[in-house]
Amino acid sequence: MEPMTQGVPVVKLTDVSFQYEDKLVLDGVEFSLERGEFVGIVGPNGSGKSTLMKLILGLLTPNKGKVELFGQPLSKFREWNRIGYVAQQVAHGAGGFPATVQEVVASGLVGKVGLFRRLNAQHHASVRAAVERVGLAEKLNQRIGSLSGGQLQRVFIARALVAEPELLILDEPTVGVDQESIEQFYGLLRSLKEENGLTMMIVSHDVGVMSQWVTKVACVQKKIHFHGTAHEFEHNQEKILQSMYGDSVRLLSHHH
Ligand SMILES: Nc1ncnc2c1ncn2[C@@H]1O[C@H](COP(=O)(O)OP(=O)(O)OP(=O)(O)O)[C@@H](O)[C@H]1O
Repeated sequence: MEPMTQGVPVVKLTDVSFQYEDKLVLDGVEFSLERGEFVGIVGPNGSGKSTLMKLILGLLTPNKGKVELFGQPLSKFREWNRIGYVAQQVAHGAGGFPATVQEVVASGLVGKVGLFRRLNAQHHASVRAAVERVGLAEKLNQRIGSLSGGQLQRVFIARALVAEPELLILDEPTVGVDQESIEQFYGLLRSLKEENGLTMMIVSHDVGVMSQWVTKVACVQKKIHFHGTAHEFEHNQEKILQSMYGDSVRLLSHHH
């Protein structure tokens, strides 16, 4: 870690607003993520969670305000290999794609290696290391179609890890994954944070499980309604959720 970058937030949003055509989705969002934090993003359906992620990933540009990554304004930021992204698709049909674990994980190196260049021995070693890191060493040459939802999820984590990112962003990664695998999955994320020093951001509807594993929670609904430690969140959960979800809060606890 360079001493110069210590203390600079990994992600910082200042007064960020975003609208799709005439629909204002985020309004004056203030948010920062410090190195080594693991933040869970929660909020009702359509509250702007994915939009927030897309702004951070540079896929959308704010109408107002400033997004900074590793201390650099988004417009100047080019070091996308410092950010790994695991999208939502996973458990739904991705397993039908005729590729092996090794091939899928190697595709995470495209940004570094280029689309048509061959992987060298070092690249192959990185792929094997990432697959081992997620506990799937013996599945290296298996087709992803033969894996369970939980295993497939770990393949996508390995694909994000292979380029050695510092920030890992996960959008609803546990949809369609069974309860036992979800626990293993969060256990893996925690060890990535503690052993590899990764900074992480996760969007999940499963507030109950997620809040047990993250260090911070941010509640989004147009604005950031709450941003604090997981401990503070657990203690004030009912009040916070009630203010965001209103009467649908009871439905939320049954949402899977
Ligand atoms: N491309 C788009 N064009 C127009 N409106 C959009 C677009 N994408 C999202 N929206 C709207 O913006 C709002 C916020 O969407 P967003 O996907 O950020 O919410 P979310 O919190 O991630 O929702 P969910 O929990 O349902 O995934 C929603 O009302 C959605 O319908």
